[in-house]
This record gives sequence, structure tokens and C-alpha cells, in this order.
Amino acid sequence: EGPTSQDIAASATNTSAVLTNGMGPWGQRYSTLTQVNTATVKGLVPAFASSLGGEKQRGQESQPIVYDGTIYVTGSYSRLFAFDARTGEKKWEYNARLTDGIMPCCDVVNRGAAIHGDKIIFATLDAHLIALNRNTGKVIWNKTLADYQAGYSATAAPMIVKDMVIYGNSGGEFGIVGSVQARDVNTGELIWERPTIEGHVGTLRGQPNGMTGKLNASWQGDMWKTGGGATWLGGTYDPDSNLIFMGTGNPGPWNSHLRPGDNLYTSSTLAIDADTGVIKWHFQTTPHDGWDFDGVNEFIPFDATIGGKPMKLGAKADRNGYFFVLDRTNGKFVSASKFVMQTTWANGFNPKTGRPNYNDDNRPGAPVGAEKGKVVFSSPSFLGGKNWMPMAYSQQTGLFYIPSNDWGMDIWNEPIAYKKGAAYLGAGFTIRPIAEDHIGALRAMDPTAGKIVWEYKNKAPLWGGVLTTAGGLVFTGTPEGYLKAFDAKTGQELWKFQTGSGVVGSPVTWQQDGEQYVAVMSGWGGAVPLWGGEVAKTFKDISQGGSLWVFKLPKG
Ligand SMILES: O=C(O)c1cc(C(=O)O)c2c(n1)C(=O)C(=O)c1cc(C(=O)O)[nH]c1-2
Ligand SMILES: [Ca+2]
Repeated sequence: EGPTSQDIAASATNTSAVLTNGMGPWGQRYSTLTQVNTATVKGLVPAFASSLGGEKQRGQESQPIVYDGTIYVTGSYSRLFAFDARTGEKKWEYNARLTDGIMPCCDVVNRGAAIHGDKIIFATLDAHLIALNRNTGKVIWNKTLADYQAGYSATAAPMIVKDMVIYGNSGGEFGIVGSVQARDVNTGELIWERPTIEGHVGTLRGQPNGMTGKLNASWQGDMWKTGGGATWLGGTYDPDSNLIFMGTGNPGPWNSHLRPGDNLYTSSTLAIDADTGVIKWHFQTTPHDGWDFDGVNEFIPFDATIGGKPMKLGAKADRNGYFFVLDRTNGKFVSASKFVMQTTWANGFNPKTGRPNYNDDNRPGAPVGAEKGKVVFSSPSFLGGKNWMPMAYSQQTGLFYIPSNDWGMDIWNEPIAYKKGAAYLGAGFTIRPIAEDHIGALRAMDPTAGKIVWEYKNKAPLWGGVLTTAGGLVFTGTPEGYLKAFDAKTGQELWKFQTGSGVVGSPVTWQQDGEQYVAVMSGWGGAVPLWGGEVAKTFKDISQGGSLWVFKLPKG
């Protein structure tokens, strides 16, 4: 009983449910529903709001899952809630009751759950993966993903592929080793594990380790042993090619002078065979990352014609400020287009090699003895041209809608040595604005031309996901508390609603009893208030919160 792996693989066109993070395995966040459209959206009103309650109100980055009359959302501090999708009444709540020792880098967030059969599955900040009965909230299985005392944690939504739960890890700021695990959805037992740092072998299914050549050729000495590359955002999946696309995070430590080389496979996109865990191709967006450009960002498959040729493509708006288009069948570079005001660290990408044209002066300098190295001003800031918040792709307009930010940072390097469970940066930073009127900018990107078609500027940094619909709309939230709707073609703001706290969740839409619903989590938090420096000071008055808001058009 409940959705099967086949239902989930086909869920992008299922308008009566939201079965995956990203609204379909490709993660396009596109709905074919049209009842709420450019003409009717001004009438959108709340159907209900449901509170997550308690004192644990921090960043609410969850994307709702909707199935058979129930909305499932995760909350800050590793909680999961089931609400009635018609009334908003709480059906049950699960609280993972974390120990004090957890070490998330960037607020106590969670980005959502995965549904399969009778189960609803989510990961916790102490690096556990837990399957609950979706009707009762009772634990079916509970597995340890990794050792939280070594700095591992978990914030991403799991993904279901062929009766497996695919899950990454968090902890790139603590010298952990990134990896992707595939577990049996019914038992939680490990099927394969693919580490993301060259030199680590993992547990692949019926295969040698999948590495070629010298195991850790892109690292020197023992640095690969604590190399980072966390897969902290989870992935997308292409059922046709059976490839899982995973972004990998920053290398450890941030101080790049301690780890000469490209540091594979950090700050990359990996295509992993879902049956075996073998890496089929990789594309590194920031080789030898020295700015925490942490290229974990989602890779979204789409099909388009380029130069007269129909192509199977994928796109990624990277924290480093470039929007990448790759051939998703083989990882070949197609284009990289700047989507932010400034990229001081590189002047574009070489079309032949797909490597950045580095501006060497913009790499923070090596420490001299115990002294910090040369301070540089780099843009984007380490929080990125775009951070974790997912973009959306409209099959109607052919545009990607990118929640981006324009900001820079002073950054410098310091000496550092690895110590289990301690921050492993060897860098310091202060984030600064670079524009008078905005930090956030929702940008519509034409992926074939590499051009921005429209932009909407927002005073505070944008930190929530995007939804687009065949009603010609784009939805996203703001830290100022609004859920907003824009015309997908022009960027004109058509509707907004104040939710009472900052919106850093990802909106979804579905149809129920003949009516189109839109839902989003409200609750300010995430990395910006913690690490935003000067920028965060200007938004210190935003109230905390923890509510699910659900909207529809009035009846009749
Ligand atoms: O390297 C990592 O393992 C890792 C994990 C996470 C996370 O799990 O949330 C973030 C980051 N890095 C990070 O660099 C970052 O800017 C960030 C922002 C957020 C957030 O939820 O607002 N998480 C994370
Ligand atoms: Ca990171």
C-alpha cells in the first residue's frame, strides 16, 4: 500500500500528489496545473496554517510531501509532522530527541522527507536515517549513517530509487569524507556506498572500486583522508539512464594552500550508476576550491535544442556564480554563464577544457608561520551566488528560475591541523554587500543562450526554493516573510502573502478535490543569520517561526 518506486520515478506528471523532493526525480519543480495562473493568482488565500509548535523554531527549509490526504513536513531539530491536507489538523509528530553533541555547520535544519509504500523517511542531525510508518509515526527502522562525534550530520531530503533510499552526508567543515549511500528501503540495510574523495574505496555492488589510475592522484600526502566533499544536498535521478546526479561540497580544509591539486571529487557534480554505485562521469566546477564554493548545488536534467541539435542536458547554478549546462549522458561541458553581478575569482570558463580562467590574485594568500595570509575581497561570498535553495525549470518557458544572491567577502587563510570533531577551516571571513539596493535576486536564465531574461531584486538574501507552473507562474519566499508569485515570462510580481516569519522553505503545488493548492514552510533561519556577518546585522529583526501555510482560490 502506498507509492511504489515506479510511481515515484513517474511522479513529475502526477498532479494529485507531491511524491519527491524536487517534484519528480529530475527535480525540476514544475507543475502542469493551471487553475492558479497569471489571471487568478491575485485571489489566492490561505486555506489553513499549521504550527510546528514548541520552542525549537529555527530555519524551516523543508519541502512538503503530499500523499493521500496528508502533508508531511520536517522541522528544525530533526522533527517530522503529518498534517491533514484538508483541515491542517496534526495527525502525529515524531521528534528525534537529539543529543547535545550534534555538530551541524549551518543551523539545525532539515530539507524534507521521502515517501515509499507505508513509510515516510528522513535523516537527522546526529546522522541517522529513520523510516516511520506514515500513518502512525511509529519507527520501522533507524540506522546510523555515520559518526556524529566526528562532525557528520544530515540535513538533506532522502531520494527513492528502485526500492533503495539514496542518501548523502553533511560535515564538510569538519574534515569528514563525503559519500553516497544506497540502503534497502524496507530494512535500511546498506546496499552500496560510494565515497566522493579519491583514495577512499567504499562498498560497491559487484564491482571493483570504480576508480582508475592512482587512487588519490589529485591530492598530496594524506590530505585526502580528511578531504571533505560532503554530499549534503542529496541528488536528482534520471530513470532513463539510471544515473544519480550528486553535487559534492567543499574540500577540507578551506585553506587551499594545504592541499595542492584539483582535490577530486570535491566541488563537483557526479553521475553515479544507481545499481552499482560506480561513478560514470564527473565534472568539477571549482577545481582546487579556495573559497568554500562547495559545489553541492542540484543538477537538473532538461532537454533542449542547442545549435540545431536536440540534446539531453542538465543544469546547475553553482555557488561559484556560474550557471553550468552539461551533456547529462557523459558530463561534457556545454556552457558556463555568470548569473550574479560579480565573479572576482575567475573570468569565465575555457570552452575546450571546461576549466575556470582563474584570477590568481583573488585566491586568499598562504599563512606565513602563525600569521594569517593575505586578505582578499572575493565575490560571490562563501554563502554563494546560490546556496542550497533549489531552482526550478519551466517546461512552458524553457527558463530556469534561480534564487541567487549578490555579495562578497573578505577572506583570509590561517594555519590549521585536523582534529576529530573540530572545525577544519583554516580560514576567516566577513561577508559584505556589493549593491546598494539588494542582496537577493530571483533570476530567469535562458539555458541555451546563457542569458538572464529578467530579474527581481530583494533587499534580504533569498534563501528559499522555487516552484514554477504551467499557469505561467514562479513562486518563491523571502526572509521578509512573504511568499510571492511572479509572471514566469516577465518577472512581474503578481501576488504576495505575509507568513509571519522568514520563508526559507520550498513551495509545492498539487490538486485535491478539484482544487489547486500551494504550500510552503515559514520559519527564518539557515546559514545567513549565523554566518552572514555585516549582511546579517541588517536583517536581525526577522522573527523566528515554524508554520506550514497552505493556499487555494476561494470556491465558486
Ligand atoms: O560542507 C558541508 O557539509 C555543508 C553542509 C551544510 C548543511 O548540511 O546544511 C551546509 C554547508 N556545508 C554550507 O557550506 C553552507 O553554506 C550551508 C548553508 C546551509 C543552510 O541550510 O542554510 N547549509 C549549509
Ligand atoms: Ca560546506
